Amino acid sequence: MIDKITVVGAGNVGATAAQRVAEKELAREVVLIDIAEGIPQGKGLDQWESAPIEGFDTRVTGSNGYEESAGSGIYIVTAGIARKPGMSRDDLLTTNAGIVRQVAENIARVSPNAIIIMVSNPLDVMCYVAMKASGFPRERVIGMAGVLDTGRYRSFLAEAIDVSVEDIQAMVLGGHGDTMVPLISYTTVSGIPITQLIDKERLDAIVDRARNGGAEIVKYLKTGSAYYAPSSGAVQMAEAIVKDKKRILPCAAWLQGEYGMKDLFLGVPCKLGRNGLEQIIEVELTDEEKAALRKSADAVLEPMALV
Ligand SMILES: NC(=O)c1ccc[n+]([C@@H]2O[C@H](COP(=O)([O-])OP(=O)(O)OC[C@H]3O[C@@H](n4cnc5c(N)ncnc54)[C@H](O)[C@@H]3O)[C@@H](O)[C@H]2O)c1
Ligand SMILES: O=C(O)C[C@H](O)C(=O)O
Repeated sequence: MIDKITVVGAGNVGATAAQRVAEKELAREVVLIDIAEGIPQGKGLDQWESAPIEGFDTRVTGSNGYEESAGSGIYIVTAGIARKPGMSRDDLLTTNAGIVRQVAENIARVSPNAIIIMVSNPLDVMCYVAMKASGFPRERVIGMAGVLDTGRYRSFLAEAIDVSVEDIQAMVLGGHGDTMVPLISYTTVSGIPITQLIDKERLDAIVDRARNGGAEIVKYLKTGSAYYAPSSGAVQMAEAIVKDKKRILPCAAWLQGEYGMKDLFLGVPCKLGRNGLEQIIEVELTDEEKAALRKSADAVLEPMALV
């Protein structure tokens, strides 16, 4: 347990993440920050009132300012607008870049040693905006998307072959967009290559569904996007850091030569521990996977040039 974790943005993803952090007792205190007056205070108080029933001692509070969050070890940043049907994540770029820039400056001001877990979309570019605005090193700005994309891929596979989700090991790399790269060569069920358990046609359909998993939820919800699985993804990353677990998770990291690429955030296998991003693991890729990762990088670089 650490002293304080702050969640910026008390909307769907942020409020759910705060509740999950509290229920897991990852910090003594959780601070929810939002610009909407009364919302973080009301949601924070409501969550704290669930503490005696759920049995956690993490104190949850809400605020419209950053002072109360000073000294937080981790900030989960979910501030910004979410897409609606017919929109792409990149349509959120200009609005969310302005929001994330201001959020990151405030974080750096009150908690210069914090680790930022970015969630706001378009994810890979928002990580870049946060790193620039905070001045933090790459070890302390990490994006959540790969855990979610992999969670979708794993859940669809578990359903298709009727096994426990816990026994599916997989990794989805690349940018958080339609060009994400599920690594079939590293997908196993308790060590058994996935290709031995499902035919190519069904596997291709699952890969495609995982790639479009965000849009599938938007189509159902209509007024916004997914938040239960996204908040789980962000909190799994926070837990790996708080407990210094050295977990290997697919996260957006600032590449400096890894995978032959430089100066962009992209989803790659990352070791997370108390220092944040502790290592980027470079796995061998097939020529097809390399080409797909390159294409995914191009899809990140294009909007990145606009901020
Ligand atoms: N990386 C991922 O995999 C992933 C998954 C789900 C959602 N998202 C993204 O996360 C973001 C939030 O999604 P949501 O569903 O929670 O949206 P939401 O609309 O429910 O909540 C967003 C909150 O941000 C707040 N906000 C706006 N400007 C702010 C500012 N300057 N400072 C503090 N708070 C501010 C709003 O008041 C609102 O409460 C979106 O950009 C969405 O696309 C990313
Ligand atoms: O799809 C979205 O806009 C939200 C998020 O990125 C997701 O994948 O659920």
